[in-house]
Amino acid sequence: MNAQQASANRTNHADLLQKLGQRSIVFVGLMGAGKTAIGRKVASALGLPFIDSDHEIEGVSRMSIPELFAAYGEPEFRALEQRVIARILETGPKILSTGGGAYMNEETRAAIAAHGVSVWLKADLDLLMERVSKKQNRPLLRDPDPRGVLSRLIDERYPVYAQADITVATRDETKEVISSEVIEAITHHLKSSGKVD
Ligand SMILES: Nc1ncnc2c1ncn2[C@@H]1O[C@H](COP(=O)(O)OP(=O)(O)OP(=O)(O)O)[C@@H](O)[C@H]1O
Ligand SMILES: O=C(O)C1=C[C@@H](O)[C@@H](O)[C@H](O)C1
Ligand SMILES: [Mg+2]
Repeated sequence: MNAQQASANRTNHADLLQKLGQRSIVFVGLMGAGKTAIGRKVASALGLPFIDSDHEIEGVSRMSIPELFAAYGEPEFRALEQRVIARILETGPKILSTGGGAYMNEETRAAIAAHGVSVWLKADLDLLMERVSKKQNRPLLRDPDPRGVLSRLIDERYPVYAQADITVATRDETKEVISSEVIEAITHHLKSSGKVD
């Protein structure tokens, strides 16, 4: 997206952006739900900067997520994730796609509630399995039974993701369709909540 396109997109969504104020739009949900893919598209459509917390963590640590898990373990990764997300949220508005486990952290949830509008991309097990099978970069799924792991994560995490401001049920639809639904849902949420930063 060049600067001219970004400016045109901002004009098209002026009302949403005015109501959003300095808050960011934050995507949460399980691995494979489409947080990165849809977040990037929504950022482009709204003319806002896009940040993915997993990519940011890899940038600051100069290690891949699997390397970080292997070298320091999951608790260290989670601590770094919390710090990185808090820093990203200090300034807005932007689009932030979080890693699948980020929203499970209570302090991260509080930071997101204070500085953002959260969007849970909810997907069923079959769709998640199909999406995560394409890439082997998720340490939690390096397991003989990745479907079982995802199923357990659904039970554990869905009640927490449900605390997000907005839920969008993703299904086997194109990224463009899901992105439009997300923008519509955010517009509706901002109109009815009326809160401006
Ligand atoms: N609506 C869609 N239609 C087709 N493919 C999609 C759609 N949404 C996501 N994908 C694809 O599914 C895969 C997983 O999506 P993505 O990486 O965005 O998930 P994620 O929620 O960011 O996962 P993680 O928590 O592991 O980062 C990617 O290959 C992405 O291009
Ligand atoms: O769901 C999770 O806990 C994770 C999801 C990915 O985005 C990465 O943040 C990492 O692989 C952990
Ligand atoms: Mg992602």
